Amino acid sequence: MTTLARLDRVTRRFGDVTALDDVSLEIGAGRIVGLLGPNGAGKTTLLSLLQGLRRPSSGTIELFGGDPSAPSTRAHLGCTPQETALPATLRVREVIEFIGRHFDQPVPTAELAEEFGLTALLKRQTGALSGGQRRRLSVALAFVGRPKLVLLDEPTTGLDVDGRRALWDAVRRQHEAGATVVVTSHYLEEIEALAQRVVVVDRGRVLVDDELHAVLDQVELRMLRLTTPEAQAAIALPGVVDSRPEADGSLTLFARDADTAVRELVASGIPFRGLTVRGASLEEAFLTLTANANAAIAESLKENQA
Ligand SMILES: Nc1ncnc2c1ncn2[C@@H]1O[C@H](COP(=O)(O)OP(=O)(O)OP(=O)(O)O)[C@@H](O)[C@H]1O
Repeated sequence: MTTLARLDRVTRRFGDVTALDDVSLEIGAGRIVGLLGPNGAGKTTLLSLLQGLRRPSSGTIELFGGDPSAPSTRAHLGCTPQETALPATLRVREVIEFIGRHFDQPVPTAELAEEFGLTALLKRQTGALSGGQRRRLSVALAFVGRPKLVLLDEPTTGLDVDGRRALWDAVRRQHEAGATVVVTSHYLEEIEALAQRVVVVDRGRVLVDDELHAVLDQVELRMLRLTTPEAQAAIALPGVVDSRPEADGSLTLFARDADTAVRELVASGIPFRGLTVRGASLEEAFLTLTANANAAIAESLKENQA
């Protein structure tokens, strides 16, 4: 597989803040890579380095085998930033054509509009578009120049369910037609819908880098909710990987194997009532694992410093 972009031991600092901390990553042609992480994880910084908008404090970055800040390299890159300021008085058609003129072989406007559900809006001024329509246009613009690699920074933030699905469908069609995409998101659901490979970033570090199915296997947790006067003993049971006190005084335990956890609970003799078991949403499971991974990192840092 051809490598389109490569980060090798990249660190980026902003004053005292380390936004990216020793990150190595390769983006292979033809994939959709999901960059998943909470606010401030370093996702946007990573994209800005790939775009050549910023330089790493240390480490190296290659884009299409060259320097990301060279204009000839960037001509093959398409981007949708988190917020796009579209000129409010220009019509959708005019904006698409304006951006298209920067490229040798732009996608014809009608074709692009059809792909992103913008055909009926071509004559509309961008200032009169809804949030979802504006976002669809912003993402469509990343594809105008037939880029080798597309970077989408939280493409569906603020969209309703239908808007989100329409955009995902459009991105998937572009991918089927050969596009390589890096998409950032806070939402595992979004990454699950789009990506084949998932890179989980938190506090500037890559916590997980694997195929989607492998990550989903890792985060498949069950939740046992119960009320008990012996919460600490319940939390310490074998197989319980995390816990959360609930507002109503009950306790939620996270476990990979609910059957074993229930057997352990009963065998322990810990008094409990109102037991319910359900699957953790991927979001909940992901947060649990991220927190655990961070605790492990903090622990190993402490050990290294000792
Ligand atoms: N120009 C800057 N000056 C100072 N600090 C910055 C700058 N850009 C980013 N940071 C800091 O670097 C860290 C990573 O920020 P970044 O925007 O890359 O995160 P993110 O994962 O994209 O977050 P979000 O999901 O909220 O967009 C944060 O602590 C942020 O405050």
